Amino acid sequence: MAPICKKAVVGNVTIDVAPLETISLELLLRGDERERMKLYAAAGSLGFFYLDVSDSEKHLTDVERLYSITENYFTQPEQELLKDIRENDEFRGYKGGKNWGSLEILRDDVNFSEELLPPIIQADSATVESFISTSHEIVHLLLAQLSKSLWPNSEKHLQDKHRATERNNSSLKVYRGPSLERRADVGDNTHTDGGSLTLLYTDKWGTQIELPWSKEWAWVEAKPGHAIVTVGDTLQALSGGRLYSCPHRVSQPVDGFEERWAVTYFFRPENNVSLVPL
Ligand SMILES: O=C(O)CCC(=O)C(=O)O
Ligand SMILES: [Fe+2]
Repeated sequence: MAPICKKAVVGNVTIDVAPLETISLELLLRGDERERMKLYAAAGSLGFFYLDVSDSEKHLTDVERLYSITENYFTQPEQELLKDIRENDEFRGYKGGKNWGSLEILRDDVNFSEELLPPIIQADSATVESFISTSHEIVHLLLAQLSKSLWPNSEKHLQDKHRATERNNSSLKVYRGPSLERRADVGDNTHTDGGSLTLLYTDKWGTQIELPWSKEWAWVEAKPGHAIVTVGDTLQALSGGRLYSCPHRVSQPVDGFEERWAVTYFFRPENNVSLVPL
């Protein structure tokens, strides 16, 4: 039976809240088999779930720090932001407009050179690197656990398409918005994530997912101490459809300007991986 959505009241509207499972990072780290099965079920049904990272204090401190780094970055004069545009580069640099924007920093670039960070972020390179490296460990743990559930008695591993020796486009991406006077002005941005797994941290409503059983939209609640994890197209393809890449979009539940910051880690496979079952 399809799960029932809880309701929440935001301003003067009542919204449906997406029924996401919560998976404990701590239990996965301890090798808990039931938690591994819960992870597999969540990744194969909604393809969106919470990861409870509340025991990872350093990581959560990095996330908090990144919210202020993000705010400082986007409240610079526009001419500074425009310097970070990387034309024709899908994965790097600043993209944006009035009251919204994103900045993407590739993990391989930061490993290579700190000077590739925008000047206002260079003093915080230790936070950036620490967030990226912990996020990378977390997603690799999820990948290994999902592989074990997908192919319990075989030599196949999702990790074989995510080798440390190969270049890939994994990145830190931070966001401003959407935060507009009129909710109706937020453009449709429905998409699935192309990569393998996304970790999202935010403290406000914004993310909406399309429930696979009803095709209705439901809002993902922001929960302190939890990452919102998304399964991307790559894992859906490599798993032969047993993992689900769920359509989602970003909006705002009500009219009215309210700043929203989000910090994400996009975990992507080795460059040139074919999107076919392993
Ligand atoms: O900001 C968000 O809530 C999600 C952003 C997102 O879905 C994406 O960039 O792929
Ligand atoms: Fe997305």
